[in-house]
Amino acid sequence: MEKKKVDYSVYLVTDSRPEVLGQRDFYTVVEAALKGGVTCVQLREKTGDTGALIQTARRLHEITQRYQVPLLINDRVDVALAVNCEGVHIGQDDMSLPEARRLLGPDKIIGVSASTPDEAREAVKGGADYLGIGTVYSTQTKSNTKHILGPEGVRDILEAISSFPKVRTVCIGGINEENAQEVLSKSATSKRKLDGIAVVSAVMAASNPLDAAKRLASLTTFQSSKIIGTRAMQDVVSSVPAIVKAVHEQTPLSHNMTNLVVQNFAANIALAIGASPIMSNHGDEAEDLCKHKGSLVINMGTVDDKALGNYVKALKAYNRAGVPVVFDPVGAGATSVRRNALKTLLDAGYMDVVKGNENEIKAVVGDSSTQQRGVDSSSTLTDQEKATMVENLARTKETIVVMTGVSDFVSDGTRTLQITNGHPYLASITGSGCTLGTTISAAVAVWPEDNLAAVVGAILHYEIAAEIAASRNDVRGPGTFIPAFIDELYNIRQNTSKGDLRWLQRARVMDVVLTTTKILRFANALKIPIYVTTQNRTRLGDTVAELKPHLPSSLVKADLDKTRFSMYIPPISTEHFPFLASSSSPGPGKGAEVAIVGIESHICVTQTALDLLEAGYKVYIIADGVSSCNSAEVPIALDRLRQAGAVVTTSESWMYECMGDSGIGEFKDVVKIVKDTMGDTKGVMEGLVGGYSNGGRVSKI
Ligand SMILES: Nc1ncnc2c1ncn2[C@@H]1O[C@H](COP(=O)(O)OP(=O)(O)O)[C@@H](O)[C@H]1O
Ligand SMILES: Cc1ncsc1CCOP(=O)(O)O
Repeated sequence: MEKKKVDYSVYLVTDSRPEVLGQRDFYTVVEAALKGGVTCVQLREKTGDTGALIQTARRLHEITQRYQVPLLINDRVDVALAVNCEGVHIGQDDMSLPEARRLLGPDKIIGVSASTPDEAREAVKGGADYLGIGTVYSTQTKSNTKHILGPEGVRDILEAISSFPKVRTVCIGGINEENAQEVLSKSATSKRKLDGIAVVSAVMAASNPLDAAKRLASLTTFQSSKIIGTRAMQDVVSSVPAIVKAVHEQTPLSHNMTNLVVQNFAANIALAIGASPIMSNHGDEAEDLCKHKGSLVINMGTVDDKALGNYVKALKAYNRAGVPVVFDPVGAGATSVRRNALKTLLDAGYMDVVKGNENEIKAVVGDSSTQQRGVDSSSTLTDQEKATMVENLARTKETIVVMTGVSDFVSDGTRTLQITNGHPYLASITGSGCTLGTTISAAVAVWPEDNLAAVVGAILHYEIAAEIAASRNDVRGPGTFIPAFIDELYNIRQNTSKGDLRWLQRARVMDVVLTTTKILRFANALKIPIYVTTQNRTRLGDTVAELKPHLPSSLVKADLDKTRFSMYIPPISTEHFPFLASSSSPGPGKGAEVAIVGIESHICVTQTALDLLEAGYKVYIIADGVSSCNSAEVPIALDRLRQAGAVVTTSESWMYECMGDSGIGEFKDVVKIVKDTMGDTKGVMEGLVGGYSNGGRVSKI
């Protein structure tokens, strides 16, 4: 194991004390953590005799070697030498660094604890390979902590060693899922950032160490990737490594009934991602093939009458067996033959995923406004229109819909995502859409718990492989791109199976926001002041990017980060919305009326509304513009707010009430906004049947 290449991103420090481990077996817990994605292990045993420690280290080393993860021994150079593991970690009070280096030689890893800039400088000058910087937060695991650094203290240390770019760094002390991203982002300087987080109890004491490690791995991986959206959306993306790995491990059967053009290419793509392809066009074979619990791709790229009959037979067989079907209506908008085939197939059974380019999805929706020329992708819709179209189609068909193009839009009817990965070469080769369908089929086969996450995993695997391939020196155009693309699909799968998730740092995924966009467009038209807050921005993320164009500085009167759940905090409560209740004045006209959109309905929205009501404001809650990750919370929160005196209404109703009269100058603009977003409104309102909002369609407040 070359020490320069060690991945420190999720560094596990062991603790076998019963108060941490309970009754569980030490090795089983560490192995579960390795399965979950731990990238480096330090054996830390403060008690016990040398013989026993060597035995433990030897057994642990056997395990870590299977995962190609380095094992370091805390404090005990002799033990590291005895088991010939990858190195040691020494504290400030342990053996000196020069002595350790002399005993271990240049190739072993030596890490040193540092809690001040001076200690850090001395260690890096002395040749430490990495620093364990801490203690970041107070922790039960180590009582004799010298300094509680906080992320800022870690940052000072990173700054102190900025002229030593080769030395690697992890932080330690009280790190867990809640604070990992905070410390990683807040400690980063323009010159360097931490290479990883070191944890003890967050994994060793976790009830499910595998899942705990997996979640930590995803938090560190997505540090530099562009995932914008709600926590629920980030959860979708954080399952991607496990999905790619599950395809690799389970080798699902991908039964392709595909067109004559891409049969060979699709089979090669399936093999590259780890699936087992079978290209079978005989409908009667489906009855046997569906028993393997893989998935079926129906791609009508070169449909004819006989093929159509076979597709219908296979679709019915897979539906009966409850095994997933991915449908690719290739060229569906091009000819009447294809439109009829599309109708026959949609009527014949259920498709778990419908994937197509813009024209194809339009054909599925029944929109014949654009005549597709051939099978190629072209676009006339805005991003917002695409998002609305896939979301509505997904909702009505109760399926996952994917619309591909320069950006891809994916929806399950409630959650809608935009993915901007990929490369223009994909549009210059034949079969890129078709083979994305094959890739999706493998993912949905292994990930029945969340088809949306499976589809996102497949798209990211596919499109990031394309980006990496296109950037290679040996790729000079679409021709040389194809073999490189297959190689990179394969490499991503292999790397992911070994826990190397660096490829995912390229992920660019955004949560699509509908009602809040409409409300903000309306506010812009009527020049209504806007107040924006985020809850703990560094940890939970900034206001989603799609809203930024609708937040002009002329209207945004406050944009605050907060830790209190209510938005009614200074200066909003003191300068902008002073206390009105005791005043005899009804308030400054419309300024006394406040409409709220955002998340979470039962937390920030509720507390803001209650504070504003108490302060004497008239509060409108836009029911189709608030949500909670747990959608069951929403109706309860809305009922409570209604009883407390808030007006719970819809975005459209509120907008018309604000205008009051169609004679106002802005009426035409508003009608345009209402028309543009009619599909969104209809779709979101359908989710409100029963009086509550569907989840995820709103911004952070
Ligand atoms: N200009 C582009 N930039 C990045 N990715 C692209 C581009 N054009 C197409 N893709 C990607 O290529 C794949 C196929 O999409 P598309 O060309 O729309 O499908 P089809 O081949 O079915 O017409 C998708 O993964 C899509 O994101
Ligand atoms: C060229 C062609 N003709 C019929 S199917 C087909 C392949 C279409 O591939 P994709 O839609 O994936 O680009």
